[in-house]
Amino acid sequence: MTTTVSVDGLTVRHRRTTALDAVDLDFATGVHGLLGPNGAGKTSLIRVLATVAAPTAGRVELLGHDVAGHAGRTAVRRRLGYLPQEFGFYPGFTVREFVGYVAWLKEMSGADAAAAVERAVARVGLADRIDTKVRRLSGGMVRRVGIAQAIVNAPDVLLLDEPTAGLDPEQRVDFRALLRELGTTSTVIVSTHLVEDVAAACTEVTLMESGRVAYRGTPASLAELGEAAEAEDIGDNPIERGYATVLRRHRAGAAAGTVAGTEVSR
Ligand SMILES: Nc1ncnc2c1ncn2[C@@H]1O[C@H](COP(=O)(O)OP(=O)(O)OP(=O)(O)O)[C@@H](O)[C@H]1O
Repeated sequence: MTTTVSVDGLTVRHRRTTALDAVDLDFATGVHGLLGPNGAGKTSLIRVLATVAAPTAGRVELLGHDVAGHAGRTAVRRRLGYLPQEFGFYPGFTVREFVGYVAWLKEMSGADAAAAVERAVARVGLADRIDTKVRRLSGGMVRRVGIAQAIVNAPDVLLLDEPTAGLDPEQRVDFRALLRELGTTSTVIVSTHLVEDVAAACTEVTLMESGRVAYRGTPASLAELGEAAEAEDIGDNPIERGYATVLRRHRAGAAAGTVAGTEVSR
C-alpha cells in the first residue's frame, strides 16, 4: 500500500523534555490507533503531522510533500483534517457557520462547501442542530462539531487527537463506524486511551512510550501478546493485557540501559 505519511528521525523537544526521540514511522490508507500513557508523545506527533508545530529535527513527508518548506505545507493543508485535543471554536457561530468557516479555510468553493458542510454535520449526527449556536451545545456535541470540521473537506489525511473523549457510548459506536468508513479511502491517525476504540475501529496500532515507538502491529496481534502468561495479572481484556505487556518490556529495556527495540508484529 502507498505510504501517505512518513516521518524519519523525528525529534520534538519542549525545553528540556524530549517528547519524541528520533521516531521513524510510515502510515498508509487505513485507521491507525496511537496508544500510550500520558506524556508518551502522541499529541506532539499529531501536532507535527498537522503542521501546527515544527519538529526539532527530522523529516516529515505528507502526501508526497516535505512539510519543512512553505510550498509543501500549503499543498498538504488543504488535504488534511485535524481535531486537536483542545478544540477551540467561536461560541457565537452556529454549527453551520463554524464548519463552513473551516471549509473556507480549506479553500473549498461556495456551492461544494455548503453541501459538504451539511454532509459532515449529518455524519456526526447533528443535522437537527446545524443552525444552533455552538455555545448552546453539550460538551459531547461540541466534540462532534470538532469531528465534523475535521472531515468537511474529505481529507486524505485525518488526524484526530482523543476524538472520543466526552462522547456517550452510543455516539462512540457511531463514531467508530465512521472511522472505519473513512479509513477505506483516507489515512486516519487517531490517538486514544480507549482500547475499545482500537479494537473496534483500527487496522493498525502504534504504541508510544517516552517518545519512542514501543510496538506496531494489528489490534489482533497486540491481543495475542496479551494472552501471554506474564500479563495475566493486568488488564481487563486481551488488548489491555497486550498494551501492558509491551509497556513492561519496553520499560525493562530502557531501565537495563539498552535501547529498547520496537516490537513489530504483522
Ligand atoms: N508545551 C510544552 N511545554 C513543555 N513540555 C511539554 C509541552 N507539550 C508537551 N510537553 C511534554 O512532552 C511530553 C509529551 O507530551 P504529549 O502531550 O505529546 O504526550 P501525549 O502522549 O499526547 O500525552 P496525553 O496522553 O497525556 O495526551 C510530556 O512529557 C509533556 O509533559
